[in-house]
Amino acid sequence: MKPYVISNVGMSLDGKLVTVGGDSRISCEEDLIRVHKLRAKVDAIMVGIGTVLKDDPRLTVHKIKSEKNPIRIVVDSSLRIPLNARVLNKEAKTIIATTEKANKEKIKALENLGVEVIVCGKERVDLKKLMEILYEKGIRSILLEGGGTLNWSMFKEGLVDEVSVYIAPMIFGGKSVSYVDGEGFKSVDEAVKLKLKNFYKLGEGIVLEFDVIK
Ligand SMILES: NC(=O)C1=CN([C@@H]2O[C@H](COP(=O)(O)OP(=O)(O)OC[C@H]3O[C@@H](n4cnc5c(N)ncnc54)[C@H](OP(=O)(O)O)[C@@H]3O)[C@@H](O)[C@H]2O)C=CC1
Ligand SMILES: Nc1nc(O)c(N)c(N[C@@H]2O[C@H](COP(=O)(O)O)[C@@H](O)[C@H]2O)n1
Repeated sequence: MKPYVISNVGMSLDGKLVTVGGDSRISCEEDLIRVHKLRAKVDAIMVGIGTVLKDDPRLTVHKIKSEKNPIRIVVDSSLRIPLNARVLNKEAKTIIATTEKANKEKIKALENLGVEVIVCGKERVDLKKLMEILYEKGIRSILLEGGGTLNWSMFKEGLVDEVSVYIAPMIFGGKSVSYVDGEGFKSVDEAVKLKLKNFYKLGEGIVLEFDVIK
């Protein structure tokens, strides 16, 4: 058994999560409120270490009033996370998923900060196993908030159930992080197939919601 996973991003019309200059301020205020309503509904929010190192996110519900903050999950094979990262603050519980190659002293240091460290995989975090462990811990729903590298692995492993994206009326161009990166599928037959279930205008952009066809 695994948690229900919703993939969310704010992207440009050309599918980018960030400009070549590293600017990821894509969502309008209305969309950020939509995202925070989603955050308030789920048990956990998950990101890759690339996103933590670039954005130093809080990953809490801070745009709307909410009784609780979801658990924060960071996927980080070699514990590159800085000990002063905002995602490690006391505003919510944090789980770091790492691998057997992680430094034992760093694991201790994180545990001393109250962070739960899950060792799961040899070289890279074993996402299928991680989902099973999270389910066993009572986590039933996860909002996957990127970036493009983690999104690829989650889609490739068949771990995403729903897609909810905001497309801003902007074109970034260039080679930067896109919604789903990784090595990509070679043929259309292999592609992840989606069923459109809802779409609506939000601010100057559009929200698209899909179920992943399994
Ligand atoms: N506009 C938007 O909505 C969003 C934008 N972003 C942007 O995306 C960028 C970050 O994206 P990106 O660089 O792709 O980084 P990710 O956040 O996707 O993190 C990827 C890293 O996670 C670690 N990892 C561990 N195990 C796995 C696994 N099984 N599969 C995949 N990754 C794994 C790897 O690092 P290691 O091997 O060291 O563990 C990998 O490099 C930032 O610029 C951020 O601003 C991010 C989220 C949303
Ligand atoms: N939905 C969405 N739209 C954008 O334009 C974004 N740049 C992001 N980024 C994600 O949100 C995280 C920041 O969260 P906090 O406000 O610090 O809680 C960031 O790290 C990305 O995961 N998302």
